[in-house]
Amino acid sequence: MTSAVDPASGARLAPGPGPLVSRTVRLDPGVASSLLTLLPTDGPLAWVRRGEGLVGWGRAAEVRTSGPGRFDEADAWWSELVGHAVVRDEVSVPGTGPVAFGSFAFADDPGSSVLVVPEVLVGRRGDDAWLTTVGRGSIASTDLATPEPPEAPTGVTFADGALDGEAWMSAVATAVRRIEAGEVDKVVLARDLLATADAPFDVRWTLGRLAGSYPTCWTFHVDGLLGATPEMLLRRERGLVTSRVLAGTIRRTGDDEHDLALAAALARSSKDLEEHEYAVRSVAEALEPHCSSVNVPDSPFVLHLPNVMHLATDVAGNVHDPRGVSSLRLAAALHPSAAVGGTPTPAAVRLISELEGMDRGRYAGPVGWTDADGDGEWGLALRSAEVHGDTVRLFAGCGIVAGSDPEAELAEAQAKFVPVRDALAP
Ligand SMILES: C=C(O[C@@H]1C=C(C(=O)O)C=C[C@H]1O)C(=O)O
Repeated sequence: MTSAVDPASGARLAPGPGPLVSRTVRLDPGVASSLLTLLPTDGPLAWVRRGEGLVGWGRAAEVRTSGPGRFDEADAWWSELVGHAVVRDEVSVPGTGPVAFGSFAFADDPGSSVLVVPEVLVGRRGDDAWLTTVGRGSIASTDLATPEPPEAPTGVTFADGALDGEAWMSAVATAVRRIEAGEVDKVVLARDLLATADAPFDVRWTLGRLAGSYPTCWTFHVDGLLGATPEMLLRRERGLVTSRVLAGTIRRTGDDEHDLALAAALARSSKDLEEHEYAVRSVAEALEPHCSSVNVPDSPFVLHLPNVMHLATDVAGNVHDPRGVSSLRLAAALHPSAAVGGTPTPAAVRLISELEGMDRGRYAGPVGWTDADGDGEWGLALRSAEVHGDTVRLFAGCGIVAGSDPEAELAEAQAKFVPVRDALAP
């Protein structure tokens, strides 16, 4: 669809007179039993976990924002758009009515971020399934056609990104020295890898592989950024906000008995517990001003993924003013948590830009969706990659504290590349 661009704001809207019109109808859950297989090649949007979630395509509206005001501008644009929308919704659960998928940059500079409102969205949550169509003025009826199956990539090769392994280990060693000198307590350092194929990547292939291999993660794709993240920055459902904080990692060996012993060691490791504590505290402190109560469990549990295990804590709170504090505003308040930035945040973020030698883009930024009521889910874009035609830039990072060993951190980062790396294979 061609769209009118407002040069002042960079916002795009589908052409035509009248407000945005959104219609949500109930679907037979069987139709939405395999959400990712509904996606067409062009402009697929996805947020799925264990077969539930949202997929969309087409662009009814979009806004691109940047810089330190990227969240506020996007939130204001969305409130204005849905404030004037005509909404017919026969399902009325979080994720029905008009929805925007979004992906936000990690850093303030340049901070390029995006919100996209699909023309067609299919959602599934428990026994509810729905179809939402969004347009301007009037909306055409939609048949869910079966798209062509995705194409497997061919001829994929990998190369180092900004820093090779040696150079990245030396950045980690510098970070440890700067921690010992008292500049920061914790800093998360990431690196990138570049993959190239013979032909443009069909992201639907990679999404299908990620969702199949990592069903407990949130598999996402928004405007070229894809991945399967285990970390939920926040979910807001009416007044309740929850966050799954991860920090402290150990690689799996493939031998279940040995992995259980490693999980027990992880739960006792003072280095990992310290790293984890910084991340939990940063989330709890950022939620407190917006919540009447915040609940933080006394100790973390161990989250088992096929490639790694993490220390994990589920933080929960009650938002005092759900109308005033949207999920997007909460994401702005929580980002960057110490799980992806460090402690204290401003000094850690400066050290990241000094030592990593790259722009993270939208890696480790919030990715997810919001509905018109401000409910939504924003994960951290980890185990992720940015796709441009026949090239893919993969990212992975690790929390560095005083006890960190550069070689072990490099091995941890390699393990975190595995999900996307494997999902790019034919
Ligand atoms: C930074 C990443 O992961 C983060 C860092 C972790 C750690 O250092 O233990 C664990 C989970 C994430 O919060 C990444 O996957 O790229």
